[in-house]
Amino acid sequence: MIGAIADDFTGGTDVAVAFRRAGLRTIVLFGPPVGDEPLPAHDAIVVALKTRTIDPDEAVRQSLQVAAWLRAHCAEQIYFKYCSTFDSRPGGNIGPVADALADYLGAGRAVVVPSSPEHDRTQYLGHLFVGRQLLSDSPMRHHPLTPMTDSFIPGVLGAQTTQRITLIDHREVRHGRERLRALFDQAEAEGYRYLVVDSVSAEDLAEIGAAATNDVLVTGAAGLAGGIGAARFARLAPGRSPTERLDADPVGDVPGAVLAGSCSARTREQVAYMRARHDAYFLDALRTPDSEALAAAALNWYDHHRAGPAPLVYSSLAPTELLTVQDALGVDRASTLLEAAMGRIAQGLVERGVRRLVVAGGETSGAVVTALGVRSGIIGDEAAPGAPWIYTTDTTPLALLLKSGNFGDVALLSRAVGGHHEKEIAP
Ligand SMILES: Nc1ncnc2c1ncn2[C@@H]1O[C@H](COP(=O)(O)OP(=O)(O)O)[C@@H](O)[C@H]1O
Ligand SMILES: O=C(O)[C@@H](O)C(=O)COP(=O)(O)O
Repeated sequence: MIGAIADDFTGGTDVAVAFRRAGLRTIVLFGPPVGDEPLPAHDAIVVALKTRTIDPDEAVRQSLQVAAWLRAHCAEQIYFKYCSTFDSRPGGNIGPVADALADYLGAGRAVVVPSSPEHDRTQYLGHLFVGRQLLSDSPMRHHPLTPMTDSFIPGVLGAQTTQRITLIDHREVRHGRERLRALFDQAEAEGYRYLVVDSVSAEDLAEIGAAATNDVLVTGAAGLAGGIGAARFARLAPGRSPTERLDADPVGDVPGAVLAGSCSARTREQVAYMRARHDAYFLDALRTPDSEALAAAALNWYDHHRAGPAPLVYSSLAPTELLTVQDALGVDRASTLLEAAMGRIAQGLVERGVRRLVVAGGETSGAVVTALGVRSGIIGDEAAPGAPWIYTTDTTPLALLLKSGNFGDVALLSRAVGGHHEKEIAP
């Protein structure tokens, strides 16, 4: 079986659904697993952590703890999942975590594949693109916690590790899996630990996945999981095609709400769409820089001032407004207090009977899922590519949609809590 360690919660669900789509029976766990409860039959376990922006030593500690747990649960391959935009801080965690996992697993090499063409992230000659833009020209340069100002992945990773890095560029990738496997062996023999591999299509990822299928450690965004998953499925069930059956929605038509803590460009469009059609409440951290007070005011609004069902609570801001808040409160204080407020609001909403929660943003999802005490879930249908419904298995049954900041069409948030609740808007 394959064990994946994701550095945030939306990333965890993104990689879980990629394995699932490839035909692997996949379980998703939130936070480092504790105990040894029996698990349903599976071919993949994804453990979602919240390590993307924490202190590197702590990120390494948690990742190693999970790797040991996964090895004890028979994972012969470990997949380190990070963001398709390689989100990390300058002294970032991707290098230290990959180094520690490679040492622990005795891996001589690991591929590094952030490209996820399904989400319009491609890598060519080592440069990561978001759609037609270089990563460093894309809205990711304004990310509140991990502004990405360099698109050259060997360089970004090089600032985070002392291990040797080589680029395997697209002119090689298009020769396919045999050529790639030979290049991987050669690079490892020459002392390169990390092989940053270009990819611009699902076909490239299938070749890279097949070439890396026996590597004890692989690293990438969810795109590579399609390639690795397909190679594994072909071994597990030769000649069969992946089943499309996913678990049915056990929650049904229940009260829902959206919590948006992402400031990403796509989330802001989704928030604008939703604000025009649903009741919405803005969490103003500048005016109330206190998580308990912010949460109490939002829940009071929910109880007494909201007119319709399926409301939105959001803190999303455009880059200039965001900078004003961050200048006044500090980047970490602002995000910590808003994440704490979102967690508390989620608890309050569930206490009030909400059973369908849509959360926009990876860090925000981590805060909400942790506050709700959710530890495990099964994967349902995808509401948008890479954003599946998760049905909790260990708490009050909840349907959770943990949406990466940049995923989904503009109507996604509104549709996810019931498009039929939309108000008429003036033409
Ligand atoms: N108005 C705001 N001011 C300051 N920080 C904010 C604001 N709104 C959200 N944030 C913080 O920005 C971060 C967004 O990250 P995340 O939830 O991972 O979204 P994304 O998926 O877009 O990366 C969170 O830590 C969140 O608390
Ligand atoms: O790889 C991706 O793009 C996502 O799976 C992911 O990690 C998104 O992170 P957030 O944008 O912080 O939600």
